[in-house]
Formats: sequence, C-alpha cells, structure tokens
Amino acid sequence: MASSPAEHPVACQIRYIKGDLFSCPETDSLAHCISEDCRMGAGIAVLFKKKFNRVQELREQQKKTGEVAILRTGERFVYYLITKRKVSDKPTYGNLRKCLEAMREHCIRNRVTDLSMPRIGCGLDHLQWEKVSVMLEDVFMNTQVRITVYSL
Ligand SMILES: NC(=O)c1ccc[n+]([C@H]2O[C@H](COP(=O)([O-])OP(=O)(O)OC[C@H]3O[C@@H](n4cnc5c(N)ncnc54)[C@H](O)[C@@H]3O)[C@@H](O)[C@H]2O)c1
Repeated sequence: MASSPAEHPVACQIRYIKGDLFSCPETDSLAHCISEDCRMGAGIAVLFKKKFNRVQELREQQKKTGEVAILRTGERFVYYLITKRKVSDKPTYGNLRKCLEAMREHCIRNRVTDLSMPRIGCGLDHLQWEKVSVMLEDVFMNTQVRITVYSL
C-alpha cells in the first residue's frame, strides 16, 4: 500500500553560503525581519530599503506582528517578516514562527521554489541561530521551497 506524505516527511535542508545576500540569483525570493512601522533604520533592513524602497506600499499593507508584508519585483517576492511592534522591541520565537508560517503559505500558493535570506532575527534582534534554523527547517518541511542562508 502506498504511504502518505505524512508518514515520510520531506526534510527541508538549508543551504549555507558565505557572502552578501544580494549576490543571490535575481530570481530568488528574499526574506528579512522588520517592525510594524516599516522604518528599516538599522541592520540589513537598511539595504532592503535602499534596494527596493516602496516603503509606503509596505505600510499600506498594515501588517501586524506575526504577519508578512510582501512586494513583488520582477520574478521574485520580497518578504518583510513583521516580527515585532516597535523597532526597540525584541521579537519572540513564537512571533517569528507565525511570520515564517505566513510566508510558507504565500510561497506554496505562488509556487516559490527558491528563497534566500540572512540569519534572520539573529543580528540586532539577538535570537539564536541554532533555534531559528531548526524552526525554519520545521516550518518548511514537506514544501518545495529551497532555502539558502547567506552570512558575511
Ligand atoms: N533602530 C532601528 O532602526 C533598528 C533597531 C533594531 C533593529 N533594527 C532592524 O533590525 C531588525 C532585524 O534584526 P535581525 O537580527 O533580523 O537582522 P540584522 O541584524 O539586520 O541582520 C541579520 C544578520 O544578517 C547579517 N547581514 C547583514 N548584511 C548582510 C548581507 N548583505 N548579507 C548577508 N548577511 C548580512 C547580519 O550580520 C546579521 O547576522 C529589524 O527590526 C530592523 O528594522 C532596526
């Protein structure tokens, strides 16, 4: 008898690259973390703001903590994980997980197969990569999404 996918989960294996996130293929979708106000005044968020701008468009989506604001640009989507209310807050693992689940649903609906990101939440926001990477693998298990993580 054929077994169901639930009996044989397809693991999500994160690929690691040392280098600048923005050197990834132009067709990869991108993800990073911001706060509800979309200020993007520090960290890698500043580079996203410089490259994609469209901050007003992001604000108009009025996304709250645990949700994800999204821009489409060319072949790719850019995911802004809203992990906290204010810039000065720190995200919780629970809220980061909600954001990742929201992003996963969008990736599935839109057939996103390649997603690149930095070590999300683990710079200025002080989460631990050992925990975040396990969460990422868990949330994206049984999907067709290949995740590449860039670090400098
Ligand atoms: N005052 C402020 O505006 C303020 C304060 C706190 C945090 N932030 C920002 O930082 C928060 C996100 O924190 P975070 O820990 O998720 O992210 P982060 O600290 O910006 O970066 C995550 C990781 O990516 C690394 N990194 C930076 N540039 C690159 C690059 N080009 N390629 C690959 N890796 C790179 C960085 O070293 C860090 O380990 C957001 O809320 C954002 O708005 C802003």
